Amino acid sequence: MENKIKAFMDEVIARNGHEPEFIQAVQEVAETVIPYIANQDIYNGKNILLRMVEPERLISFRVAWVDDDGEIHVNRGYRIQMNSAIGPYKGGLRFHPTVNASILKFLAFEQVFKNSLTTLPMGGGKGGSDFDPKGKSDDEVMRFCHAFMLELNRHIGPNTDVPAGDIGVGAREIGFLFGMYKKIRNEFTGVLTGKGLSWGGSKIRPEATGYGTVYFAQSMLKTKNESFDGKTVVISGSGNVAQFAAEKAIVLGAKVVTLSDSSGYIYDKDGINDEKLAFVMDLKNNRRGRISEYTDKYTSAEFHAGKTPWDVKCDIALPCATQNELNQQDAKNLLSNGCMCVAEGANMPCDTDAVHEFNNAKILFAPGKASNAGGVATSGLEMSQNSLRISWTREEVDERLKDIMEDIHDSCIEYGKEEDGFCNYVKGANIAGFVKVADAMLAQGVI
Ligand SMILES: NC(=O)C1=CN([C@@H]2O[C@H](COP(=O)(O)OP(=O)(O)OC[C@H]3O[C@@H](n4cnc5c(N)ncnc54)[C@H](OP(=O)(O)O)[C@@H]3O)[C@@H](O)[C@H]2O)C=CC1
Ligand SMILES: O=C(O)CCC(=O)C(=O)O
Repeated sequence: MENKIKAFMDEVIARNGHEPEFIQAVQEVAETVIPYIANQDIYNGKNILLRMVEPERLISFRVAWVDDDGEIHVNRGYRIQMNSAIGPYKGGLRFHPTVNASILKFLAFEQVFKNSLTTLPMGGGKGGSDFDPKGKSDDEVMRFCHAFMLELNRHIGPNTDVPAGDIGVGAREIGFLFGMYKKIRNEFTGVLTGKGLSWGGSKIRPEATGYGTVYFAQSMLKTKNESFDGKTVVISGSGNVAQFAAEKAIVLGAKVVTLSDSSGYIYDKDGINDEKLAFVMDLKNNRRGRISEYTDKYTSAEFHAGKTPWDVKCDIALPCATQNELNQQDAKNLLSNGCMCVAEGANMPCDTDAVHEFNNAKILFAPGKASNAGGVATSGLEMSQNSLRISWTREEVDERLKDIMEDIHDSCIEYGKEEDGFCNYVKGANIAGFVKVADAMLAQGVI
């Protein structure tokens, strides 16, 4: 089996050797899916996984825009249309200076499995740009988004490819992107998700990734007769996913003691309550400030510059910032401090060695493609509401989100439970996500 996995990875590396994040994501899937395929006659000789690692289409384009001083800038835009076997391409757009083809291909690849797990008919895609919205005026962000959509509009559509937000793309950016799409195409359709509530957005979509991550962790904890109540929770990030993971964890009775951004983390030993979280939401979503400002307002909290929060003692860890933000040493620190549950809110925040540490220690570990799938699932619900031209209540959407997260948990158990009763959620999520897409690809022939 080792040889089969190595031969497969050699071929992937030969083609994509300069793309470390993509190779990392493929390796994790190959380690669990190749042994599964080997025992399933229907996949024999079909080279399904090799077909799945090659994007159906990779679009790269120039985005030229003018800043407030009249200076012209050029960024690179992308859309990776990874797999459309089970539905239109679906996945977010990321605006961050680190964006490149490797990062977007890893995200698009993960998205294929994640979207399959949601039980909804969505293929996988991802896109974005190396544009940095930080420090830009609202007008500059608007001009960039309009320039970006000037090209992207030819490649997307409600039945073709439906982008959404990700790092650096929130409600403001989705508004500017939607406005330009509507103007160019002269149609009001569900071409993007994460829209404002008065123009086609779904209730709970902003909350869904964070809430879903906590719902998934709750299902894992239930298998051990545990819950969030009274637990200490460490969260990284302070953006969309982190904010709503914190909100739900607090509602469930947990004490959330950290949040972070790319400059460091804050530790509040008294716990972040509703009022403090409202301060963070205003700081990050409206004033676009730094997390260190939390300690100016709440002086008993500490700011640790340039550090991640993984040496803080906790029961539950929710990495909600970015890829590879938690390494093997961080995993060892969490384990030696008694952490019992890690659920990824971000995409691939734990590096390969950290994941192996958690699984070897047999704690509850959820990979992002399972635990953070609530965001895209609720985007799928937004698409349904747009098609039906109706709007569900907050309670209805939240119920559906809970049911979907429960279904994903059940699928992970089905494919990931080992003989000793331990559930390897990485294996479970990879195989369950693979089967649905692979079966659709088999049915559709070699295309
Ligand atoms: N939004 C969604 O619905 C979904 C998001 N995700 C994933 O969740 C993660 C967070 O996304 P989201 O909350 O939407 O994004 P936001 O842009 O709202 O927030 C990102 C947060 O992560 C921090 N961050 C970004 N890069 C780094 C870095 N290199 N080191 C440390 N901190 C960093 C940011 O800090 P700073 O402001 O300093 O950059 C910020 O606090 C991503 O991995 C994304 O792919 C997954 C599923 C759905
Ligand atoms: O809601 C969506 O379509 C995208 C969500 C996303 O980008 C993700 O799940 O990583």
